[in-house]
Amino acid sequence: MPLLQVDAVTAGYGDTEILRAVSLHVEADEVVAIIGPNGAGKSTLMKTIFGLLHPRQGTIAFDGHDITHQAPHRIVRLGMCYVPQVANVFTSLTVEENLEMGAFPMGKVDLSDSKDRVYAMFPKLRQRRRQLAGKMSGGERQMVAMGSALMMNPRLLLLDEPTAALSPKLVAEIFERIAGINDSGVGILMVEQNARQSLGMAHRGYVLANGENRHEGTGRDLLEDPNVGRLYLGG
Ligand SMILES: Nc1ncnc2c1ncn2[C@@H]1O[C@H](COP(=O)(O)OP(=O)(O)OP(=O)(O)O)[C@@H](O)[C@H]1O
Repeated sequence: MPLLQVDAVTAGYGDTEILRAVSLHVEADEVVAIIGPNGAGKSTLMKTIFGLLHPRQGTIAFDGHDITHQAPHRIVRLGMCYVPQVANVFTSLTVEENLEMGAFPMGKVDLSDSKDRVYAMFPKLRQRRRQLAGKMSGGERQMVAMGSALMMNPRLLLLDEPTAALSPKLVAEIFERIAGINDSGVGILMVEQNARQSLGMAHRGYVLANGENRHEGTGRDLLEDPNVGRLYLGG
């Protein structure tokens, strides 16, 4: 059984249907990328998986649990964390306070081991631990956001455009970090605008367009598919 199984999910806002019978899965050790044009429903899909939006039809299962109608605070406890595209750090808190907020659902427990684990993955954050997150660069903030999510020691991390608005050098660094997180045993489901690079590092990928599944395959298959290239990768 896959770690995450999304089956024929239909969801939207108010009367507006955005996702139509979308299905995907993520195995425990995988990096899976979702690409597609603006407005395709990629962020909506992430929000629906994380319980911020409830499907009208279809089912979502995580680690053997039916989470179709679960609330985010329960989903977090099952081992899934979500890093949204915007507003993903507390700008008026320090780096270390952000990490502590990431572990908030655990209650009053000793966080030193969790912090050490996150700082080992992001040594820069240890150096900057007393700095306000709001004073950090875009790439550093993204590391704070991912680090905070990792404080819960999740089995699956949902990342919504982790490389948005970053320079090419930082994009490469964030993808390296994501690969490192995956090597440590965390499954990754990410939405990405940097489609070629994300498919280049992902085990598998999905193309979502107009709220529907269009293509799926290994990262390499999608990169080599002329239809995917022409329509979704800029030729
Ligand atoms: N809170 C909301 N209320 C109503 N409609 C929304 C809401 N959020 C998003 N939408 C609409 O849902 C559609 C899909 O948006 P979504 O953000 O999921 O797409 P996306 O594929 O992530 O796009 P992008 O790549 O531009 O971030 C869009 O038409 C958008 O206007």
